[in-house]
Formats: sequence, structure tokens, C-alpha cells
Amino acid sequence: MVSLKLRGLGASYGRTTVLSKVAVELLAPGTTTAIIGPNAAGKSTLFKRIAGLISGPGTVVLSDATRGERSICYMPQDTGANAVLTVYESLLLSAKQGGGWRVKDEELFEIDSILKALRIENLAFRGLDALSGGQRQLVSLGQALVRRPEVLLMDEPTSALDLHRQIDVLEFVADLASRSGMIVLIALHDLNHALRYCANTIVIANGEMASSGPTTEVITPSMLRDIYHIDARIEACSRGRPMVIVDGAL
Ligand SMILES: Nc1ncnc2c1ncn2[C@@H]1O[C@H](COP(=O)(O)OP(=O)(O)OP(=O)(O)O)[C@@H](O)[C@H]1O
Repeated sequence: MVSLKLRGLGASYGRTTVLSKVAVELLAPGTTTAIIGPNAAGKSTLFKRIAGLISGPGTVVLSDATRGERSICYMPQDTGANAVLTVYESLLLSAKQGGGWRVKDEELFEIDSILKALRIENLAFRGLDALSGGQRQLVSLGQALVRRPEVLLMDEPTSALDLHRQIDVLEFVADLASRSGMIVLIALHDLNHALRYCANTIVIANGEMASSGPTTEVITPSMLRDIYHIDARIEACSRGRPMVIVDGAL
């Protein structure tokens, strides 16, 4: 199964370096890892660098991926709407990306099952330009999943979703990862999602990796103070899961 190592990754826009020295020894198959950090820290840039959309120092070591770099799928934060396609057509187009044009039964079956899993089958023949922000985000996730990525980079995938849909989507993706061996990295601002769905967390601050490791060891009151400049506690919810309680800004 696929595994991923990041060695000294960096990136610049023009002459401005916005990311440097990001190193992770091993992202194991089936794991879901949170990428957290303040605005403009470099999270999206890290994803673009891993996906090969921008170049820079360091190496992305991808082992045992069946389709090489095409095994990596980046789901961006903002997804434009293509007015001429329906939801179904956009998923089909995404499934065929980089492959031949003959449509196989199993691909149609896969599209149906993803539309159902994301509870958007009622939108199948709706135009992309006639969707709400949350619906667009779900379609964008569907477009990523039909490509059967072995490494999925999700940039704030639940920012436009209601609370129930947030839980649905993150549970579905974490479960899919552990069943299929897919490696998932999710950029998140909601640290409670990181605590609940991501075994490991990487903190990016000022373009560098501030810390990484098991989520419950990384998300601590002292990290929240140092990186986010907030006064916060970690307490258990009624179901016993750790949660960040924010008392206020420092
Ligand atoms: N295309 C670009 N050209 C120049 N600078 C850019 C470009 N894209 C991003 N940047 C800059 O790079 C830095 C990192 O941006 P990035 O989008 O990676 O941050 P982020 O951690 O994903 O932020 P956010 O949480 O706000 O989405 C920021 O200072 C941003 O202004």
C-alpha cells in the first residue's frame, strides 16, 4: 500500500519564500492527518507543493503508489463552478481525467455510490452553477473521490457545511481511508475536528512546521497559546472525546 514521506519541503512565490523545511518521516496507509495553523501559515502551499502544482526545495517520496504522481489528488479550498456541466457530468469528467474516454460500468457504479454516500444523488442532474456553497463543496469532494486517489489532500473541506454534514463527511472520509489504505491530509481550522477524526496532526506556523505527532499530544493549551494566541483548555465532551474550549484571545 501507498506511503508518503516529506523531506525538507519548501516553496516560494516569486522571490518570497512562504514555506520551508517541512519534514515528515512517514504518513502510513489508511491514516488521516490534520494540517493546522493560523491564516496564511502555508497550509495550502504545502498541499500544492505535495501535489506537484508548485515546485521548490525538498522531496515528496511516494512509495508503492499504483499511478505514480497521479495517485495524489488535491481538493482545493475554493472550487469554481463550471456553468455548462451537471453534477453527474462533472464527476464523470473527473473520473476520466488522465485516462481513456471509454466509460466503464464500474465507473458509473462508483459515481452512483459516491453521490449516495455524500447524500447528493438528488443533485445529479443539476447544473454546477445552480448549487449552494455547501452543495458545491460536497460535489468537489465527490469529484476528488471518483478519481480513487491513494493520497487525498483536502483543503478545509467542511468550511461551507452545516454541523451534521461536517460530521458525515469527515467520518466518511476517515472510514474510507482506514478501509482502503488511502492517505488523507486535511487542512482544518476547526481543531475539534482534528481531535475527533485525525490520529496525527502537523502544525504549520509562519511557513515552518512548528510540531507534529499524535493529535492529542500536539493540540495542547500551550500550543494554542503559542501558535494561536488564545487561552484555551482541552476537556472531554459528554461522549468522552477531547474538545478545545476557548476562554478568549490573549
Ligand atoms: N499565488 C500566490 N502568490 C503570492 N503569494 C501567495 C500565493 N498564494 C499564497 N500566497 C501567500 O503565501 C502565504 C501562505 O499562503 P497559504 O494559502 O498557503 O496559507 P494557508 O495556511 O493555507 O492560509 P489560510 O488558512 O488563510 O487558508 C500567504 O502569505 C499568502 O499570502
